[in-house]
Amino acid sequence: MAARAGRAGPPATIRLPLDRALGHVLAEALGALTDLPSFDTSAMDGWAVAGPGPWAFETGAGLLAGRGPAAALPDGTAVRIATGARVPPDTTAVIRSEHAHADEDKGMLHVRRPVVTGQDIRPRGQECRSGEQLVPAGTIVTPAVLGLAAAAGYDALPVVPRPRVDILVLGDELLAAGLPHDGLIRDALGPMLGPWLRALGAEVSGPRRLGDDAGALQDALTASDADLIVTTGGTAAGPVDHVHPVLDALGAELLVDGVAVRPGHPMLLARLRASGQAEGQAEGPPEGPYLVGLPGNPLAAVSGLLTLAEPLLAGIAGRPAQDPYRALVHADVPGHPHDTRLVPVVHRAGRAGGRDHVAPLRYNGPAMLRGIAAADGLAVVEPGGVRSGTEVEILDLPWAPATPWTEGCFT
Ligand SMILES: Nc1nc2c(c(=O)[nH]1)N[C@H]1C(S)=C(S)[C@@H](COP(=O)(O)OP(=O)(O)OC[C@H]3O[C@@H](n4cnc5c(N)ncnc54)[C@H](O)[C@@H]3O)O[C@H]1N2
Ligand code: MOO
Repeated sequence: MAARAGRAGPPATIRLPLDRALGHVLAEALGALTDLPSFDTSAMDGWAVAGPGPWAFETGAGLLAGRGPAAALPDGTAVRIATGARVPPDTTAVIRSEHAHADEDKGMLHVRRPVVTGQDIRPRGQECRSGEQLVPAGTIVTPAVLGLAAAAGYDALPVVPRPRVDILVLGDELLAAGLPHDGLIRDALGPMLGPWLRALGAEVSGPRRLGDDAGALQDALTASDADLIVTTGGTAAGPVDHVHPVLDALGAELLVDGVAVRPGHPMLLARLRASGQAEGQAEGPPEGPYLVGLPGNPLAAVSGLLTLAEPLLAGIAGRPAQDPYRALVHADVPGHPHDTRLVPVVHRAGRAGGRDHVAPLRYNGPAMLRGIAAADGLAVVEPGGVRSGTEVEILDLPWAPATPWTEGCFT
């Protein structure tokens, strides 16, 4: 549902210079703007030769990378050549310097092994022809894609703009610094959500801490021009849980109002009215920012982040949906009677012929972050639980796995 909502509008396209395009999604396929290589190139330092040897050469003369075209090589002659230099017309092979003997006195080049026509020449167009598709639309621009694009002649890339996300942290009990005291606790979600959403490709503003103030929340939602607003806390029905009443007052459409998952069951997805679409003034469904309401319990918030915010952002940014993958779980994992559980797990390589698997981590309560901080992903545990040796679906975390310090966290 979240992925479909994100894909509902046509993705916009902007052109960004290479040094600003990293992490964006390609809005169009990249076709080569040139043949690669764009000329017949020497693959080695050595000699360009024409015809069978031995070959006559001129002492001192040589071809270097970065120079213009050389004159054609007459049959029976050789010229020194550097790796990356243009191979002169009529060259039949390149001989590596260590495989040749140059008799400088006589100006003759001899070879110590058979020469195969075309050896150590990278022919023009070996990697691609001009116009050939190199990278499909929807690809994430990685450092390697940037390198390929530069090699193929690009100065700028057509990309989907990063989705813009505003983060609003709700709760009067939250401290931005220092130790917990007098019933006040540290805000664990503000510091976590910005970097996490950036790792998902978003441009993030905030977090803004609004306390438990319905008016401030309503003002912030009305003023936002983001693609997505992420709120934390206030999703339940407690005395100061303002998210539902404020969404109602703003005429927002609730697309997801609670999910049968633990932790995280009060998570919600809504769409606000656009600024020119105040309630009653315009017909039709809301067209303003999306809102993902994350529950206040920190691991419950992670659950909503992975299952609502991540697919929604992927849809807005034009990223293809991740293929779900499954892994064997080592250990019985208890389930909730009727809801799905998300449980932090780490990947483990199979030892002594055993298969690779995941192991569940302790400290997986809704208010705890100790398990997820050590985890590689969240295992999706069906209602009723799973037995050791069962395959479970894994929701990945958007950073590199494998930390050596999970000891003590295993169940
Ligand atoms: N009567 C019921 N009460 C609750 C239910 C329920 O089904 N019936 N569900 C519980 C579950 S599960 C969750 S999760 C929470 C969700 O509540 P809210 O989204 O309204 O969150 P808050 O009440 O504001 O906070 C819950 C909890 O999390 C702490 N918190 C909040 N924000 C942060 C933060 N930024 N960093 C760290 N900790 C945070 C807050 O202090 C509370 O302890 O509702 C249950 N109640
Ligand atoms: O499901 Mo709550 O969302 O347990 O923490």
